[in-house]
Amino acid sequence: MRKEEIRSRIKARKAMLTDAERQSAADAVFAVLENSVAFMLADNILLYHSLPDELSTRAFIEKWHDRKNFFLPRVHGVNLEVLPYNRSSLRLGAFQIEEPQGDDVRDISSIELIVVPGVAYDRCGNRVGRGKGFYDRLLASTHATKVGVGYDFQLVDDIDSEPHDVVMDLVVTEHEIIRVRRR
Ligand SMILES: Nc1nc2c(c(=O)[nH]1)N(C=O)[C@@H](CNc1ccc(C(=O)N[C@@H](CCC(=O)O)C(=O)O)cc1)CN2
Ligand SMILES: Nc1ncnc2c1ncn2[C@@H]1O[C@H](COP(=O)(O)OP(=O)(O)OP(=O)(O)O)[C@@H](O)[C@H]1O
Repeated sequence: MRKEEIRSRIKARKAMLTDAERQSAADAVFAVLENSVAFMLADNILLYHSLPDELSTRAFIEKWHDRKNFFLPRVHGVNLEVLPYNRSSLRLGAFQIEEPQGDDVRDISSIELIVVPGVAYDRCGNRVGRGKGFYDRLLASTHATKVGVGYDFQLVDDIDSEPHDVVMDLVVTEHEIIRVRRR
């Protein structure tokens, strides 16, 4: 399926979610994540600070930030920078996302695990994002384990992938865990 068609279908489906459904899906997905070997082994983890239409990462960040080194992305031109998470120094940035402020920009090579937001995934690990290529550019330069997270309906049968798209290692929804075979 074409990316544009996927984006509009998923948007419509997300609009139907109740608060209770959002909450239980986020709880389920992040319970899987925290029990995964990849999460247990990783100290340095890049998360995302969720937008209202994404699986909420708030409770998960709150629960684990004392025991893991969490990082968040910050939009810088067409690229994403990686900075340490610090609850008291977040600021509303591009696209109304809370981002770390300051100049403590880290090298992506120090990140072991990346929890990637996405609009849709297929069972081969292909991912559709919001169409600006931010994550594709970031993920092109890392060997970190990449975990795509989303609601069950964000799993689609197939995605017309492009050469620049970076494949996930793991995709987690409230009902499925997909381990993608390394190629
Ligand atoms: N929580 C979160 N943080 C993130 C991302 C993300 O998808 N989610 N990003 C992932 O790249 C980067 C920011 N990029 C973004 C790009 C577009 C939109 C967005 O809301 N797009 C609207 C369309 C608006 C427009 O076209 O101007 C949309 O998708 O409805 C949000 C973030 C870095 N941080
Ligand atoms: N590694 C890259 N280097 C340069 N340009 C890239 C790279 N990856 C993606 N792009 C460009 O970014 C644009 C958006 O790509 P695409 O539609 O695949 O984004 P997406 O995967 O949905 O979004 P995102 O990565 O932000 O979640 C395309 O025009 C593409 O050419």
